[in-house]
Amino acid sequence: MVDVMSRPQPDLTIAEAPDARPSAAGQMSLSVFGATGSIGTSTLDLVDRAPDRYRLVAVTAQSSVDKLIEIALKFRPERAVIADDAHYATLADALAGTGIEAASGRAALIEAATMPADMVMAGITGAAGLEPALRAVQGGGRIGLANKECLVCAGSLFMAEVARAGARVLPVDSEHNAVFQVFDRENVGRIEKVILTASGGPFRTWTRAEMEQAKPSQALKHPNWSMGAKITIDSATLMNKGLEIIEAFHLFPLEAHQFEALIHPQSAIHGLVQYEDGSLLAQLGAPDMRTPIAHCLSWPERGTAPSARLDLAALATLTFEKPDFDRFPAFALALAALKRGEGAPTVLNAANEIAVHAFLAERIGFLDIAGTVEAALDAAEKRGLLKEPGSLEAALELDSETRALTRHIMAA
Ligand SMILES: NC(=O)C1=CN([C@@H]2O[C@H](COP(=O)(O)OP(=O)(O)OC[C@H]3O[C@@H](n4cnc5c(N)ncnc54)[C@H](OP(=O)(O)O)[C@@H]3O)[C@@H](O)[C@H]2O)C=CC1
Ligand SMILES: CC(=O)[C@@H](O)[C@H](O)COP(=O)(O)O
Ligand SMILES: [Mn+2]
Repeated sequence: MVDVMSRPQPDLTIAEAPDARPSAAGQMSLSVFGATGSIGTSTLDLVDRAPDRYRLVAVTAQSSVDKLIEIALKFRPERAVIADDAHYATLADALAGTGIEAASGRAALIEAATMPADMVMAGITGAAGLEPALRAVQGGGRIGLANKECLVCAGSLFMAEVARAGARVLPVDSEHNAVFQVFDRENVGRIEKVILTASGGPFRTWTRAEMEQAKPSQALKHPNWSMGAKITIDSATLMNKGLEIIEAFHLFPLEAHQFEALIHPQSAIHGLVQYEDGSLLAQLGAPDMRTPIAHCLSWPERGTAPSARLDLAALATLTFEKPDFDRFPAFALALAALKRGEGAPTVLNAANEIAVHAFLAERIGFLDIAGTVEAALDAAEKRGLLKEPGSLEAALELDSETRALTRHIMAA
């Protein structure tokens, strides 16, 4: 069972740790991990609109070398890192004579997270982002956390490190950023619950029989948000909302049962906090990640973002539904993993990453994603693998063992 008292109180680390403010010159030094992705692109769009405000330290990518070169030449960071070594020569040739360092490989990616920066945007997808994000945390500055899998894979130890290093985690994920904006830290004891909204994804109204036939191209059509492939599939299975409940549990000092999800197809309201006096505070905005990212980049002040303004009269109707656990079993699996605690969320996350990848490659069907994750959790439990990973090494080992186990399950 999850014991709220046995984990670090992240609220204190957000509210009371020493402030890591932008440098005195008024310029904020910023590293963008996952610079070529959806979060990276939105972040750099904001930088582009206020170039005097930012100084880029490191930008990173996995293998999109041409895009990384374009970013490096435009934003002139100190260093550009491509995780896949095969692209090093291309990167180094393009940056030769520019004064921008080129680096490659996993070790270089992690090392770049130790470069001093006022803020590090953690925009890598999946558990691959855990180690760089953790290294950034250890620097004691601000972390804009988009990479929710970090917290699902190793939330307790991640937040313990945040507290130890005096770092600040600013939640970028739209729902968590919304909750962060309306979460009254002075009155945590008066909070009844936190509600994360979910669009319901492209299959919100589909039957299970229809979902069984769903193709990646259909699952990749998110009704409201434009995002990377992995999170878009997670939205379609509702695993995204399950991962987000686990993420919220680590970010906000409430008990597991105080986090709920509500289907809200318009994605206008992103998160709500309900108080004991009956007040329900919400944050609304158009579905554009530049709003939560701008909030994090400027916090505790207010920045600007070019996101469309919500026209409530044009929207006219906001609707809500309860999540359907039968049609979206991935959501139930994530809640069960949070309740089970210890290594279960780590296993859930790793198995899901492998299953989503297999679905995108058309090796398994849409409903097999949740089926595979469930089988991996069962197998891990039987093998006694669900122990709390007490260190980064233990979390990475459990992540890796689960990936092997999941591949084995899918091959059987
Ligand atoms: N997109 C969104 O609107 C939102 C995203 N998030 C979260 O933010 C994170 C990023 O999502 P998103 O931007 O959509 O993802 P994308 O797939 O668009 O981008 C992922 C980025 O991470 C890099 N990357 C991928 N794998 C690795 C790896 N193994 N090592 C190093 N770098 C890697 C990619 O490089 P390359 O281009 O070379 O592959 C790319 O720069 C996810 O955790 C997601 O859940 C949360 C809320 C909203
Ligand atoms: C933009 C963002 O934060 C995503 O996590 C988004 O919420 C996904 O959409 P769903 O609500 O469909 O999961
Ligand atoms: Mn989200």
